[in-house]
Amino acid sequence: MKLKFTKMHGAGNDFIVIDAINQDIDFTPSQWRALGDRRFGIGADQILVVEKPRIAGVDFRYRIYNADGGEVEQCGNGARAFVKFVTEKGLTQKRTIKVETMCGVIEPALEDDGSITVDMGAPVLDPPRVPFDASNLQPKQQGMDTLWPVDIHGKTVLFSVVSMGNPHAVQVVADTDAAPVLADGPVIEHHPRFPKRVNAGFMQIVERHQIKLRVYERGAGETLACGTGACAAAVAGIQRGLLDSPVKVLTRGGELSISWEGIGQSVKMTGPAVTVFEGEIEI
Ligand SMILES: N[C@H](CCC[C@H](N)C(=O)O)C(=O)O
Repeated sequence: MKLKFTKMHGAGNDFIVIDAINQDIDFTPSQWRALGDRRFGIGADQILVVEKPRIAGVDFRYRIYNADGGEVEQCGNGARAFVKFVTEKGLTQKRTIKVETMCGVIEPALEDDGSITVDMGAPVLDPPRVPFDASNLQPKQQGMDTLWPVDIHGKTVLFSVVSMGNPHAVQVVADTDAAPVLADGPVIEHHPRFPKRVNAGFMQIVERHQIKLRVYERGAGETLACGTGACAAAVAGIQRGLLDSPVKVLTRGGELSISWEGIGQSVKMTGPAVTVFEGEIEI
């Protein structure tokens, strides 16, 4: 079949976006992996599939597949690319869109300056719901946060564990450029205490309203930016008493702005979304 797609990115986190409303899409994980392959396929960190809504009062459903072919709960940068895609394609005239994801309904909105703000919902900090196996660990407290000591490559790393619908393990480092992201990232991603694997965030505190962040993503490796990772890092830093909202998150691919007013409140993320090219392939 001929597959039409749009190549996009949000702060360098890149996507293949597919209209599954006007195309009949039913691929296997290995087919998603093939599309995401940077040598033999189109290449992307994630594949976003736009579908008709399944529930009343919602405008769309969007499904997210990592480069490894696995379907996941949430993608922050992807939510912004999704909004740009459906408005550019004329699939909606709305500027605030209700979209169902695997972990619930979110409401991204297209701003007048072309940036996109997404209400990402409230973070979940309860370890079993991240999910994180905290059994037999002696946690430490920092501010309002609970830090979990986990052995990584023979050193004890103190993690904040946060779910934004998808799981995140956030640590504070002195210098993101020198952080062992590629060495430790895979070990953290696959650590047995994270039964659904995890996205590994490495956060450097620049000042109380600014961080630098690198994320080794579950199912994709290090990406130039991770939207849910930026949300999780900002929440962890605020909980630890190191940051104040709003937080400017400097990623290798661009800048995101995160605001959060505390437990039970939604995390709001604002950032760019860019269309790179339209394509069509035989699959
Ligand atoms: N790798 C993530 C999904 C994509 C998240 C990221 N690209 C974002 O912008 O939030 C996971 O497996 O949970």
